[in-house]
Amino acid sequence: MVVTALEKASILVEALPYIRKFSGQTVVIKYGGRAMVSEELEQGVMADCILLKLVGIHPVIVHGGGKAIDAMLARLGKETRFVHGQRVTDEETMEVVEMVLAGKVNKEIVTLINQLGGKGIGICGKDAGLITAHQKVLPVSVKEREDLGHVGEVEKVNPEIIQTVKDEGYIPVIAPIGVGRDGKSYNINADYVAGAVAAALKANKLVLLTDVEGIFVDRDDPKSLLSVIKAAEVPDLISRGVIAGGMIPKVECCVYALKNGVGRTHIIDGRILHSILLEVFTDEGVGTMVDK
Ligand SMILES: Nc1ncnc2c1ncn2[C@@H]1O[C@H](COP(=O)(O)OP(=O)(O)O)[C@@H](O)[C@H]1O
Ligand SMILES: CC(=O)N[C@@H](CCC(=O)OP(=O)(O)O)C(=O)O
Repeated sequence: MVVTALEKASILVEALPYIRKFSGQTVVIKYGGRAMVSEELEQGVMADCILLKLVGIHPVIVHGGGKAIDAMLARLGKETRFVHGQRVTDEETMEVVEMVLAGKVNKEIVTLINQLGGKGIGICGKDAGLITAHQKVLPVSVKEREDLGHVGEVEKVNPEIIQTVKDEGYIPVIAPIGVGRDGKSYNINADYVAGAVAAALKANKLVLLTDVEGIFVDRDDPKSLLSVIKAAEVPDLISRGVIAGGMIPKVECCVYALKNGVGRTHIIDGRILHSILLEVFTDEGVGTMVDK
């Protein structure tokens, strides 16, 4: 596809009202899982965040890294399994999760932002008491609950550190590790952390990147993509099995964010290069918007 100079100019002009509208506002971006598939896409996401920052919009990145954890556990010869979509996290697994998320993945993202000319700063939920957590309560037996170990649930987000760094021109990059009142580390699904951080910041937008175009009524029918769903429709869509698996925490975190002061929430395709810019700066938007 050849884009003419005039087309390029009209694309920029289309972005103008959005730049005006969103300038000074905060956008929380969940970057993770299956959207972390290639270097090119990763660079695209970080370049989009830097561009947002340069036009006065404050991106806050919450990242996952389930695949990187899987790879490290496999290298160490340690088996891993999931219960209700949560990684069973014993002491040893927690150590690996923390090293991989707060160490490797977080610092790789920060390095990339800095190489591309932005000012990334990496933090995890432990820094400045950002995320207090406790063991996640799941509908499982007492034995399974013991096994789940360090799987955490956000209790409270203290957004002070994020406010401070974002107001000073940095792009905060948050690893989904929480800390218990007793100082214990907790492994928290990154979607839930993104929802809780967006709510605590009263962000204007929450954008979750994933590996599908959005929410489909029928996953075998590409024409059944829902461009908007209402929060009130979510329980029915889950109980009918339309929304399933890894999509459940995503919509739940959108609903939580909307109930707690976030303006708009979007589930978009992280496999599309510059999908964040397309969402924020174009009339059509992309993916599925979960609305109040
Ligand atoms: N109604 C639906 N529409 C689209 N995807 C769905 C739907 N219900 C479940 N999914 C599944 O949710 C997955 C996204 O969740 P997940 O695998 O946890 O993503 P990520 O690793 O990006 O966090 C999709 O790949 C798809 O298999
Ligand atoms: C409790 C739990 O399951 N935590 C996740 C945290 C990482 C994550 O959420 O990563 P993605 O966004 O890449 O899936 C895990 O251990 O895989």
